[in-house]
Amino acid sequence: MGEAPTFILQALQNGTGNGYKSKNGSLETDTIVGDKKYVIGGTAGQTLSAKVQILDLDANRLGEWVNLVELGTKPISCNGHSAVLLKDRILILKKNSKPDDCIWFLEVDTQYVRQQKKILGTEVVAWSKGVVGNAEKPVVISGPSGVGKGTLISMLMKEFPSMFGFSVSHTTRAPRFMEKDGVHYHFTEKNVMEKEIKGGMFLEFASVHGNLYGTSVEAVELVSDAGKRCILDIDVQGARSVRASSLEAMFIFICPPSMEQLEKRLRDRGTETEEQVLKRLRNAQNEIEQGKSSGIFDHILYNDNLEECYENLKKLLGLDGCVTPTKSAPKEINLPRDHSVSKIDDKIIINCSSGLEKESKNLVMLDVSSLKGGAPGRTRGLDFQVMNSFLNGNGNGPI
Ligand SMILES: Nc1nc2c(ncn2[C@@H]2O[C@H](COP(=O)(O)OP(=O)(O)O)[C@@H](O)[C@H]2O)c(=O)[nH]1
Ligand SMILES: Nc1ncnc2c1ncn2[C@@H]1O[C@H](COP(=O)(O)OP(=O)(O)O)[C@@H](O)[C@H]1O
Repeated sequence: MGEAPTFILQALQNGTGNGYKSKNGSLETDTIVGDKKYVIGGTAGQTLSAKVQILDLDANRLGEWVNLVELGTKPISCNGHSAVLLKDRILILKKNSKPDDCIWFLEVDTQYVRQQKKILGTEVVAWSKGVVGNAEKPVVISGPSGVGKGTLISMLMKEFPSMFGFSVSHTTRAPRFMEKDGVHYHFTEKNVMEKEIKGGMFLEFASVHGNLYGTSVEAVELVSDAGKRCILDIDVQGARSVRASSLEAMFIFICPPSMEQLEKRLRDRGTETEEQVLKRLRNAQNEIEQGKSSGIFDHILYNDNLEECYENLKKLLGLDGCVTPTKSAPKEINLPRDHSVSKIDDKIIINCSSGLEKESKNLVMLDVSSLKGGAPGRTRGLDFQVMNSFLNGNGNGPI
Protein backbone atom coordinates (compact mmCIF):
# COMPACT_ATOMS: atom_id res chain seq x y z
CA MET A 1 0.00 0.00 0.00
CA GLY A 2 1.17 3.57 -0.66
CA GLU A 3 2.16 6.26 1.79
CA ALA A 4 -0.33 8.88 2.93
CA PRO A 5 0.00 12.41 1.56
CA THR A 6 1.94 14.78 3.80
CA PHE A 7 -1.09 16.79 4.91
CA ILE A 8 -2.62 13.71 6.43
CA LEU A 9 0.57 12.63 8.14
CA GLN A 10 0.75 16.09 9.69
CA ALA A 11 -2.82 15.74 10.91
CA LEU A 12 -2.32 12.30 12.40
CA GLN A 13 -2.88 13.38 15.97
CA ASN A 14 -5.88 15.64 15.24
CA GLY A 15 -9.10 13.60 14.87
CA THR A 16 -11.16 16.76 14.50
CA GLY A 17 -14.62 15.50 13.52
CA ASN A 18 -16.08 18.80 12.40
CA GLY A 19 -14.48 18.65 8.98
CA TYR A 20 -11.42 20.31 7.56
CA LYS A 21 -10.36 21.35 4.11
CA SER A 22 -7.40 19.32 2.93
CA LYS A 23 -4.78 20.72 0.59
CA ASN A 24 -6.53 19.30 -2.43
CA GLY A 25 -9.67 21.26 -1.50
CA SER A 26 -11.91 18.37 -0.47
CA LEU A 27 -13.90 18.32 2.75
CA GLU A 28 -12.80 15.52 5.01
CA THR A 29 -13.04 14.41 8.59
CA ASP A 30 -10.71 12.06 10.36
CA THR A 31 -11.66 9.90 13.30
CA ILE A 32 -9.24 7.79 15.27
CA VAL A 33 -10.43 4.36 16.40
CA GLY A 34 -7.73 2.29 18.13
CA ASP A 35 -4.68 2.27 15.90
CA LYS A 36 -6.55 3.34 12.79
CA LYS A 37 -7.59 6.70 11.45
CA TYR A 38 -10.77 6.79 9.34
CA VAL A 39 -10.54 9.54 6.76
CA ILE A 40 -14.03 10.24 5.41
CA GLY A 41 -14.82 12.61 2.60
CA GLY A 42 -14.49 12.88 -1.11
CA THR A 43 -12.32 14.60 -3.59
CA ALA A 44 -14.49 13.96 -6.63
CA GLY A 45 -17.16 16.65 -6.52
CA GLN A 46 -16.95 16.57 -2.73
CA THR A 47 -18.79 13.29 -2.70
CA LEU A 48 -18.89 11.92 0.80
CA SER A 49 -19.63 8.42 -0.38
CA ALA A 50 -16.68 8.39 -2.76
CA LYS A 51 -14.10 8.00 -0.08
CA VAL A 52 -13.52 6.20 3.14
CA GLN A 53 -9.86 5.54 3.74
CA ILE A 54 -8.14 3.97 6.69
CA LEU A 55 -4.73 5.10 7.72
CA ASP A 56 -2.63 2.83 9.91
CA LEU A 57 -1.35 4.46 13.07
CA ASP A 58 0.50 1.41 14.31
CA ALA A 59 4.15 2.36 14.86
CA ASN A 60 5.36 -0.29 12.41
CA ARG A 61 3.05 0.74 9.59
CA LEU A 62 2.54 4.42 10.39
CA GLY A 63 1.05 6.32 7.48
CA GLU A 64 0.17 3.29 5.35
CA TRP A 65 -3.27 3.11 3.75
CA VAL A 66 -5.18 -0.04 4.66
CA ASN A 67 -7.06 -2.09 2.06
CA LEU A 68 -10.76 -1.97 2.83
CA VAL A 69 -14.18 -3.04 1.56
CA GLU A 70 -17.11 -0.62 1.95
CA LEU A 71 -20.44 -2.40 2.45
CA GLY A 72 -24.04 -1.20 2.64
CA THR A 73 -25.88 1.57 0.82
CA LYS A 74 -23.66 4.62 0.71
CA PRO A 75 -24.94 8.15 1.28
CA ILE A 76 -25.42 10.32 -1.77
CA SER A 77 -23.07 13.21 -2.22
CA CYS A 78 -23.09 16.24 0.03
CA ASN A 79 -20.87 19.23 0.45
CA GLY A 80 -19.44 18.61 3.86
CA HIS A 81 -20.23 16.65 6.97
CA SER A 82 -19.42 16.29 10.66
CA ALA A 83 -18.24 13.04 12.21
CA VAL A 84 -18.64 11.89 15.80
CA LEU A 85 -17.16 8.66 17.12
CA LEU A 86 -19.64 6.49 19.01
CA LYS A 87 -18.63 3.15 20.56
CA ASP A 88 -18.40 1.00 17.45
CA ARG A 89 -19.45 3.36 14.66
CA ILE A 90 -18.98 6.89 13.41
CA LEU A 91 -22.01 9.16 13.28
CA ILE A 92 -22.01 11.25 10.12
CA LEU A 93 -24.11 14.41 9.95
CA LYS A 94 -24.41 15.59 6.36
CA LYS A 95 -24.49 19.34 5.89
CA ASN A 96 -27.21 21.01 3.88
CA SER A 97 -28.95 17.70 3.15
CA LYS A 98 -32.58 16.71 2.98
CA PRO A 99 -34.16 16.14 6.41
CA ASP A 100 -34.58 12.43 5.75
CA ASP A 101 -31.02 12.01 4.53
CA CYS A 102 -28.79 13.85 6.95
CA ILE A 103 -27.94 11.20 9.56
CA TRP A 104 -25.69 8.29 8.57
CA PHE A 105 -23.48 5.81 10.34
CA LEU A 106 -20.19 4.34 9.23
CA GLU A 107 -19.85 1.12 11.20
CA VAL A 108 -16.27 0.26 12.02
CA ASP A 109 -16.46 -2.36 14.76
CA THR A 110 -20.07 -3.53 15.06
CA GLN A 111 -20.96 -7.22 15.17
CA TYR A 112 -21.91 -7.08 11.48
CA VAL A 113 -18.58 -5.51 10.53
CA ARG A 114 -16.60 -8.00 12.60
CA GLN A 115 -18.49 -10.88 10.94
CA GLN A 116 -17.83 -9.49 7.48
CA LYS A 117 -14.13 -8.96 8.26
CA LYS A 118 -13.86 -12.67 9.05
CA ILE A 119 -15.73 -13.68 5.88
CA LEU A 120 -13.87 -11.33 3.55
CA GLY A 121 -10.46 -11.51 5.25
CA THR A 122 -9.96 -7.78 4.90
CA GLU A 123 -10.69 -4.52 6.72
CA VAL A 124 -14.41 -3.66 6.39
CA VAL A 125 -16.56 -0.61 7.00
CA ALA A 126 -20.36 -0.60 6.52
CA TRP A 127 -22.76 2.26 5.86
CA SER A 128 -26.20 2.51 7.40
CA LYS A 129 -28.73 5.33 7.16
CA GLY A 130 -30.03 6.75 10.44
CA VAL A 131 -33.78 6.97 10.95
CA VAL A 132 -35.64 8.78 13.72
CA GLY A 133 -38.01 6.49 15.66
CA ASN A 134 -38.60 2.76 15.51
CA ALA A 135 -40.22 0.38 13.04
CA GLU A 136 -42.95 -2.09 13.99
CA LYS A 137 -41.96 -5.75 14.02
CA PRO A 138 -42.28 -7.20 10.49
CA VAL A 139 -44.61 -10.18 9.97
CA VAL A 140 -43.24 -13.28 8.22
CA ILE A 141 -45.93 -15.43 6.58
CA SER A 142 -45.02 -18.89 5.29
CA GLY A 143 -46.91 -21.93 4.06
CA PRO A 144 -47.04 -24.30 1.11
CA SER A 145 -47.78 -23.07 -2.38
CA GLY A 146 -51.54 -22.64 -2.90
CA VAL A 147 -52.48 -22.47 0.79
CA GLY A 148 -53.74 -18.89 0.48
CA LYS A 149 -50.87 -16.70 1.73
CA GLY A 150 -51.17 -14.23 -1.13
CA THR A 151 -54.96 -14.07 -0.76
CA LEU A 152 -54.77 -13.34 2.98
CA ILE A 153 -52.04 -10.74 2.52
CA SER A 154 -54.05 -8.98 -0.22
CA MET A 155 -57.09 -8.84 2.08
CA LEU A 156 -54.98 -7.30 4.83
CA MET A 157 -53.42 -4.70 2.55
CA LYS A 158 -56.81 -3.81 1.13
CA GLU A 159 -58.40 -3.31 4.54
CA PHE A 160 -55.41 -1.56 6.15
CA PRO A 161 -53.51 0.15 3.32
CA SER A 162 -51.83 2.69 5.57
CA MET A 163 -50.71 0.13 8.17
CA PHE A 164 -49.06 -2.60 6.13
CA GLY A 165 -46.59 -2.73 3.28
CA PHE A 166 -45.46 -5.74 1.27
CA SER A 167 -41.80 -6.72 1.07
CA VAL A 168 -41.27 -7.16 -2.67
CA SER A 169 -38.98 -10.16 -3.08
CA HIS A 170 -36.56 -10.88 -5.89
CA THR A 171 -37.08 -14.06 -7.89
CA THR A 172 -35.61 -15.80 -10.91
CA ARG A 173 -38.94 -17.41 -11.82
CA ALA A 174 -40.86 -16.08 -14.81
CA PRO A 175 -43.71 -13.61 -14.14
CA ARG A 176 -47.23 -15.03 -14.19
CA PHE A 177 -49.96 -13.41 -16.24
CA MET A 178 -50.95 -10.16 -14.44
CA GLU A 179 -47.85 -10.10 -12.23
CA LYS A 180 -46.00 -6.80 -12.40
CA ASP A 181 -42.27 -6.30 -11.99
CA GLY A 182 -41.54 -4.28 -8.85
CA VAL A 183 -45.03 -4.89 -7.45
CA HIS A 184 -45.41 -8.65 -6.99
CA TYR A 185 -41.71 -9.46 -7.38
CA HIS A 186 -38.53 -7.97 -8.73
CA PHE A 187 -38.06 -10.42 -11.58
CA THR A 188 -34.37 -10.94 -12.17
CA GLU A 189 -31.69 -13.11 -13.76
CA LYS A 190 -29.93 -15.82 -11.77
CA ASN A 191 -26.39 -14.48 -12.33
CA VAL A 192 -27.45 -10.94 -11.37
CA MET A 193 -29.15 -12.13 -8.20
CA GLU A 194 -26.21 -14.33 -7.22
CA LYS A 195 -23.88 -11.34 -7.59
CA GLU A 196 -26.16 -9.20 -5.43
CA ILE A 197 -26.36 -11.94 -2.79
CA LYS A 198 -22.53 -11.98 -2.67
CA GLY A 199 -22.58 -8.20 -2.30
CA GLY A 200 -24.61 -8.54 0.90
CA MET A 201 -27.82 -7.05 -0.51
CA PHE A 202 -30.08 -9.81 0.80
CA LEU A 203 -31.53 -10.43 4.22
CA GLU A 204 -32.28 -14.03 3.20
CA PHE A 205 -32.57 -16.14 0.07
CA ALA A 206 -33.49 -19.71 -0.82
CA SER A 207 -33.96 -22.04 -3.73
CA VAL A 208 -37.69 -22.84 -3.85
CA HIS A 209 -39.38 -25.16 -6.39
CA GLY A 210 -36.27 -24.84 -8.60
CA ASN A 211 -36.01 -21.02 -8.59
CA LEU A 212 -34.08 -18.54 -6.51
CA TYR A 213 -36.09 -16.24 -4.22
CA GLY A 214 -34.80 -13.63 -1.79
CA THR A 215 -35.69 -10.68 0.39
CA SER A 216 -33.42 -7.70 -0.09
CA VAL A 217 -32.54 -5.60 2.92
CA GLU A 218 -33.93 -2.62 1.02
CA ALA A 219 -37.33 -4.32 0.43
CA VAL A 220 -37.98 -4.47 4.18
CA GLU A 221 -36.45 -1.09 5.00
CA LEU A 222 -38.48 0.75 2.35
CA VAL A 223 -41.71 -0.39 3.98
CA SER A 224 -40.49 0.64 7.44
CA ASP A 225 -39.30 3.98 6.05
CA ALA A 226 -42.88 4.60 4.94
CA GLY A 227 -43.97 4.08 8.56
CA LYS A 228 -45.72 0.78 7.74
CA ARG A 229 -45.50 -2.72 9.16
CA CYS A 230 -43.71 -4.99 6.72
CA ILE A 231 -45.25 -8.29 5.54
CA LEU A 232 -42.93 -10.94 4.14
CA ASP A 233 -44.33 -13.86 2.12
CA ILE A 234 -41.40 -16.29 2.17
CA ASP A 235 -40.81 -20.03 2.36
CA VAL A 236 -39.80 -22.00 5.48
CA GLN A 237 -36.06 -21.89 4.67
CA GLY A 238 -36.30 -18.11 4.34
CA ALA A 239 -38.22 -17.88 7.61
CA ARG A 240 -35.47 -19.88 9.31
CA SER A 241 -32.83 -17.45 7.99
CA VAL A 242 -34.81 -14.42 9.16
CA ARG A 243 -35.21 -16.08 12.59
CA ALA A 244 -31.43 -16.40 12.76
CA SER A 245 -30.88 -12.81 11.61
CA SER A 246 -30.94 -9.68 13.72
CA LEU A 247 -34.39 -8.75 12.36
CA GLU A 248 -36.99 -9.17 15.09
CA ALA A 249 -40.21 -10.40 13.49
CA MET A 250 -43.47 -12.26 14.12
CA PHE A 251 -43.62 -15.66 12.36
CA ILE A 252 -46.93 -17.13 11.15
CA PHE A 253 -47.34 -20.44 9.32
CA ILE A 254 -50.46 -21.07 7.20
CA CYS A 255 -51.61 -24.70 6.95
CA PRO A 256 -54.09 -26.18 4.46
CA PRO A 257 -57.08 -28.16 5.82
CA SER A 258 -55.89 -31.19 3.79
CA MET A 259 -53.56 -32.14 0.96
CA GLU A 260 -56.62 -32.70 -1.27
CA GLN A 261 -57.81 -29.13 -0.68
CA LEU A 262 -54.32 -27.78 -1.33
CA GLU A 263 -54.12 -29.64 -4.64
CA LYS A 264 -57.57 -28.38 -5.65
CA ARG A 265 -56.62 -24.76 -4.88
CA LEU A 266 -53.36 -25.01 -6.79
CA ARG A 267 -55.04 -26.56 -9.83
CA ASP A 268 -58.01 -24.16 -9.74
CA ARG A 269 -55.65 -21.19 -9.59
CA GLY A 270 -54.41 -22.33 -12.98
CA THR A 271 -51.09 -20.48 -12.88
CA GLU A 272 -48.73 -23.46 -12.96
CA THR A 273 -48.00 -26.19 -15.49
CA GLU A 274 -48.80 -29.78 -14.49
CA GLU A 275 -45.09 -30.41 -13.83
CA GLN A 276 -44.88 -27.33 -11.57
CA VAL A 277 -48.05 -28.30 -9.69
CA LEU A 278 -46.62 -31.76 -8.99
CA LYS A 279 -43.31 -30.27 -7.80
CA ARG A 280 -45.14 -27.85 -5.45
CA LEU A 281 -47.28 -30.66 -4.03
CA ARG A 282 -44.21 -32.83 -3.45
CA ASN A 283 -42.53 -29.98 -1.56
CA ALA A 284 -45.70 -29.13 0.39
CA GLN A 285 -45.57 -32.20 2.63
CA ASN A 286 -42.07 -31.41 3.83
CA GLU A 287 -42.88 -27.68 4.26
CA ILE A 288 -45.92 -28.48 6.42
CA GLU A 289 -43.88 -30.82 8.62
CA GLN A 290 -41.17 -28.15 8.99
CA GLY A 291 -43.73 -25.44 9.63
CA LYS A 292 -45.39 -27.40 12.41
CA SER A 293 -42.34 -28.81 14.14
CA SER A 294 -39.30 -26.59 13.57
CA GLY A 295 -40.04 -24.12 16.33
CA ILE A 296 -39.54 -21.26 13.88
CA PHE A 297 -43.15 -20.14 13.93
CA ASP A 298 -44.90 -18.27 16.72
CA HIS A 299 -48.38 -19.12 15.37
CA ILE A 300 -50.01 -21.67 13.08
CA LEU A 301 -53.24 -20.76 11.28
CA TYR A 302 -55.44 -23.22 9.38
CA ASN A 303 -56.87 -21.76 6.20
CA ASP A 304 -60.03 -23.80 5.77
CA ASN A 305 -62.71 -21.13 5.67
CA LEU A 306 -61.04 -18.03 4.23
CA GLU A 307 -63.05 -15.44 6.19
CA GLU A 308 -62.45 -17.25 9.49
CA CYS A 309 -58.75 -17.57 8.80
CA TYR A 310 -58.55 -13.88 7.93
CA GLU A 311 -60.29 -12.93 11.20
CA ASN A 312 -57.80 -15.09 13.12
CA LEU A 313 -54.90 -13.45 11.30
CA LYS A 314 -56.25 -10.03 12.26
CA LYS A 315 -56.52 -11.15 15.88
CA LEU A 316 -52.86 -12.20 15.90
CA LEU A 317 -51.93 -8.80 14.54
CA GLY A 318 -54.00 -7.02 17.17
CA LEU A 319 -56.47 -5.76 14.59
CA ASP A 320 -59.68 -7.13 16.02
CA GLY A 321 -61.92 -4.58 17.67
CA CYS A 322 -61.64 -0.88 17.07
CA VAL A 323 -58.47 0.01 15.21
CA THR A 324 -57.29 3.58 15.22
CA PRO A 325 -54.03 3.91 13.42
CA THR A 326 -51.76 6.16 15.44
CA LYS A 327 -49.36 7.65 13.00
CA SER A 328 -47.56 10.63 14.40
CA ALA A 329 -45.81 12.97 12.05
CA PRO A 330 -42.17 11.95 11.79
CA LYS A 331 -39.68 14.38 13.26
CA GLU A 332 -37.16 15.77 10.88
CA ILE A 333 -33.91 17.65 11.23
CA ASN A 334 -32.55 19.86 8.52
CA LEU A 335 -28.91 20.54 9.22
CA PRO A 336 -27.55 23.76 7.79
CA ARG A 337 -24.13 23.96 6.19
CA ASP A 338 -22.64 25.69 9.23
CA HIS A 339 -23.05 23.62 12.32
CA SER A 340 -20.77 22.26 14.98
CA VAL A 341 -21.11 19.10 16.99
CA SER A 342 -20.17 17.95 20.45
CA LYS A 343 -20.85 14.77 22.41
CA ILE A 344 -21.88 14.29 26.03
CA ASP A 345 -22.33 10.58 26.85
CA ASP A 346 -25.09 9.33 24.53
CA LYS A 347 -26.24 12.82 23.59
CA ILE A 348 -24.97 14.62 20.54
CA ILE A 349 -25.38 18.37 20.72
CA ILE A 350 -25.61 20.01 17.33
CA ASN A 351 -25.22 23.78 17.28
CA CYS A 352 -26.90 25.09 14.18
CA SER A 353 -26.30 28.79 14.88
CA SER A 354 -24.28 30.35 12.15
CA GLY A 355 -22.81 33.55 10.84
CA LEU A 356 -25.42 36.30 10.73
CA GLU A 357 -27.84 34.42 12.90
CA LYS A 358 -25.48 34.09 15.83
CA GLU A 359 -27.96 35.48 18.32
CA SER A 360 -30.63 32.94 17.47
CA LYS A 361 -29.49 29.87 19.33
CA ASN A 362 -30.51 26.75 17.53
CA LEU A 363 -29.43 23.65 19.37
CA VAL A 364 -30.50 20.12 18.60
CA MET A 365 -29.91 17.28 21.01
CA LEU A 366 -29.69 13.92 19.24
CA ASP A 367 -30.10 10.91 21.52
CA VAL A 368 -28.18 7.85 20.34
CA SER A 369 -28.65 5.73 23.48
CA SER A 370 -31.15 3.27 21.96
CA LEU A 371 -29.86 2.50 18.49
CA LYS A 372 -31.49 -0.49 16.79
CA GLY A 373 -30.54 -2.42 13.68
CA GLY A 374 -27.73 -1.03 11.60
CA ALA A 375 -25.83 -2.19 8.54
CA PRO A 376 -26.74 -3.67 6.12
CA GLY A 377 -30.16 -2.05 6.86
CA ARG A 378 -31.08 1.20 8.60
CA THR A 379 -30.07 2.35 12.06
CA ARG A 380 -33.29 3.17 13.90
CA GLY A 381 -34.20 4.40 17.36
CA LEU A 382 -32.72 7.87 16.99
CA ASP A 383 -34.46 10.65 18.83
CA PHE A 384 -33.89 14.37 18.90
CA GLN A 385 -35.09 17.44 20.70
CA VAL A 386 -34.79 21.02 19.60
CA MET A 387 -33.53 23.26 22.39
CA ASN A 388 -33.74 27.07 22.64
CA SER A 389 -34.72 27.28 19.06
CA PHE A 390 -37.25 28.73 16.78
CA LEU A 391 -39.60 25.87 16.10
CA ASN A 392 -41.36 25.54 12.86
CA GLY A 393 -45.13 25.13 13.09
CA ASN A 394 -46.09 22.40 15.54
CA GLY A 395 -42.61 22.00 16.95
CA ASN A 396 -41.90 18.85 15.05
CA GLY A 397 -39.50 20.57 12.68
CA PRO A 398 -37.90 20.74 10.28
CA ILE A 399 -35.77 23.29 12.03
N1 LIG B 1 -37.08 -17.61 0.98
C1 LIG B 1 -37.91 -16.89 0.24
N2 LIG B 1 -39.03 -17.43 -0.23
C2 LIG B 1 -39.85 -16.66 -0.97
C3 LIG B 1 -39.58 -15.31 -1.25
N3 LIG B 1 -40.59 -14.81 -1.99
C4 LIG B 1 -41.46 -15.80 -2.16
N4 LIG B 1 -41.03 -16.93 -1.56
C5 LIG B 1 -41.69 -18.23 -1.43
O1 LIG B 1 -41.51 -18.93 -2.65
C6 LIG B 1 -42.57 -19.83 -2.79
C7 LIG B 1 -43.10 -19.74 -4.20
O2 LIG B 1 -43.68 -18.50 -4.43
P1 LIG B 1 -44.44 -18.18 -5.79
O3 LIG B 1 -43.58 -18.56 -6.92
O4 LIG B 1 -44.95 -16.78 -5.74
O5 LIG B 1 -45.62 -19.23 -5.77
P2 LIG B 1 -46.92 -19.41 -4.84
O6 LIG B 1 -46.48 -19.52 -3.41
O7 LIG B 1 -47.51 -20.65 -5.36
O8 LIG B 1 -47.80 -18.21 -5.07
C8 LIG B 1 -43.59 -19.48 -1.72
O9 LIG B 1 -43.45 -20.41 -0.67
C9 LIG B 1 -43.19 -18.12 -1.27
O10 LIG B 1 -43.52 -17.91 0.10
C10 LIG B 1 -38.37 -14.76 -0.71
O11 LIG B 1 -38.04 -13.60 -0.87
N5 LIG B 1 -37.60 -15.59 0.01
N1 LIG C 1 -59.74 -20.71 2.36
C1 LIG C 1 -59.78 -20.89 1.04
N2 LIG C 1 -60.71 -21.67 0.50
C2 LIG C 1 -60.75 -21.87 -0.85
N3 LIG C 1 -59.89 -21.32 -1.72
C3 LIG C 1 -58.93 -20.52 -1.23
C4 LIG C 1 -58.81 -20.26 0.16
N4 LIG C 1 -57.76 -19.44 0.34
C5 LIG C 1 -57.23 -19.18 -0.88
N5 LIG C 1 -57.95 -19.83 -1.83
C6 LIG C 1 -57.66 -19.85 -3.27
O1 LIG C 1 -56.54 -20.74 -3.43
C7 LIG C 1 -55.71 -20.32 -4.50
C8 LIG C 1 -54.29 -20.19 -3.96
O2 LIG C 1 -54.23 -19.08 -3.07
P1 LIG C 1 -52.96 -18.14 -3.05
O3 LIG C 1 -53.31 -16.99 -2.17
O4 LIG C 1 -52.52 -17.82 -4.43
O5 LIG C 1 -51.90 -19.09 -2.36
P2 LIG C 1 -50.34 -18.91 -2.05
O6 LIG C 1 -50.03 -17.45 -2.12
O7 LIG C 1 -50.18 -19.46 -0.68
O8 LIG C 1 -49.62 -19.71 -3.07
C9 LIG C 1 -56.27 -19.01 -4.99
O9 LIG C 1 -56.98 -19.26 -6.20
C10 LIG C 1 -57.19 -18.55 -3.87
O10 LIG C 1 -58.29 -17.81 -4.38
